[in-house]
Order: sequence, then structure tokens, then C-alpha cells
Amino acid sequence: MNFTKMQGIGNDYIYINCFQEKIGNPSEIAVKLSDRHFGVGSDGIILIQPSLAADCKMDMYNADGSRGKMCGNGIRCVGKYVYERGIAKKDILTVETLSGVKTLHLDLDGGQVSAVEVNMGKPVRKASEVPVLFSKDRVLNEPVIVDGKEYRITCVSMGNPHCIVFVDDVDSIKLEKIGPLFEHYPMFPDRVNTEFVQVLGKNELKMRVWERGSGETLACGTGACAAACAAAWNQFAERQIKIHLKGGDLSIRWDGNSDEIFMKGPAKFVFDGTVEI
Ligand SMILES: N[C@@H](CCC[C@H](N)C(=O)O)C(=O)O
Repeated sequence: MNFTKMQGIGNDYIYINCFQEKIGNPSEIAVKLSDRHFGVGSDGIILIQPSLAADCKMDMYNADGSRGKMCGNGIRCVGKYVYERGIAKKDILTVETLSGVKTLHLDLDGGQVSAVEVNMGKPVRKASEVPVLFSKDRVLNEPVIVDGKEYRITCVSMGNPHCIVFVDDVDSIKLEKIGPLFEHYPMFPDRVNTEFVQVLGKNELKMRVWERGSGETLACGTGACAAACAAAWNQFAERQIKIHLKGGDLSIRWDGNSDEIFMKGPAKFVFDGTVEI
């Protein structure tokens, strides 16, 4: 099978062009290829497929084989792939995802895509949409006890579920230990992506993420949007925010009129390859 490895600020996935390849067992392939010792090595796989509703469709699987409904860093890479590999030579693209059709604006530089802005849609702040078992309709800065310590959580759905935890110092968080405890916390029946966020200023956040199904990743696009929303919602920050993640920076803008969140950042090819599956 032919594949292309790509990354968006270090959140790396294996992209499979399903205009050409047919795969019947994506979950198994995600587990096999994502393995960093016995496979290609990635945070998961993303299938680029034909769509009746948009220029293409994206179907993503985490490294453990579970399916994600949306992937912010992945969708920017899909935009670059679709444009540069000639599937749709348009600087405004639409991509169908399990959480709806998203519109992408490509920045072009000498025929190459240098950055992509994605309309990520409206954040959903209802607890039932995350989904989270909580007596309140909205989970805003609520206390929870994890591993004997109190954390304050805010829950946001960006098509996929996020639990945002504001902390004083993200670097001191023992993510390998605390990440899985949040992911499997009984309050989240579908597991959850957890973002630990430090407020650096009204327009600047620093974030580390433990992703459902992939563990610590260098960045999470939907997580960055959820963190921006949670920060504004808690009045810790304004609606235009730069977020520093381990793998690089994302610019997030939450439009006050439309309630839509726009995420902008880079997308890069790493290499093309062929693998036996
Ligand atoms: N890395 C992604 C999100 C991938 C899916 C997530 N782990 C889930 O299961 O919801 C991003 O950049 O948004």
C-alpha cells in the first residue's frame, strides 16, 4: 500500500489516498502502522476519500485504532495533500468529516501550500455533547478529584470531546501519569482528549495535550480550539489567541458574530512510502 507521512506542528499521521487505494480494515491498519518500532510510526492514520458533499472526505483513526470524528492538524494536511497532489486545485477547499463539512482557505507560495486556515465550526459547550456524566448542563471550571488532587475542568466539544484543565505551569505536569487517568475517568463514557493549559496573557496560551487513543502528542488542533474557547469562556483570555504547543504554534480566532472558530497553522509533507499490510 502506498502512503504519505505528513505532520502539522508535529502531530503526525499516515495519509492514505483512497482515490487510489482500497482498505477494508482501517482500525487494524492504524494500530499496525502507527507503531513507532514495528510500523511506520505516527499518531494515527487518515484516509482521504472521494465525497459527494465536498472536495474530499477525511476519515481518521487514532494510534489505538479508535475512530476520531475530527482532527484539526490532520485536516490542514489533507488540504495541502489535496491541492498539491492535484485532487482539487482550489485555494478554497471543502472537506467532509464525521463532524460535518469544513471549509479551508489555503495560503499559496510558489504553487505550494504554506499555511491553512480552517473554519472549525461552532464549539459545543453542553455537557451532554462532550459526552460527560455531570449533573450540570455545562461543565465550566468545575472541580474534579483525579489521583487525589483537585483539578478544575471545562468541557468543550469541537466535534470530538475535550476536557480543558487550566494550570499554573504546564511543564511540571506529569502527563504520562495523569493523562491516562483523565482519558479513562469514569465521568467520560467515551473517553476524552485532555488539554493542560497555562495562560500566558490575554492573547497567548501554552498547552500540552493527552489525546484519546494516541497518548501525548506534540499538538492537537481541535484541542487548541477547545482551549481557546474555554479560556475566553472563563474570561482568562480574549477571542484571538496564539497557542504554543510542543510542536509549534497555532493561531485561533473565535468570531463573536458567527460563533465559529478559525484555526490557522502549517502543514508539511514528511515522506512517501510503500508498506506491506
Ligand atoms: N490530533 C487531533 C485530534 C485527533 C482525534 C482525537 N484523538 C479524538 O479521538 O477525538 C487534532 O489535531 O485535532
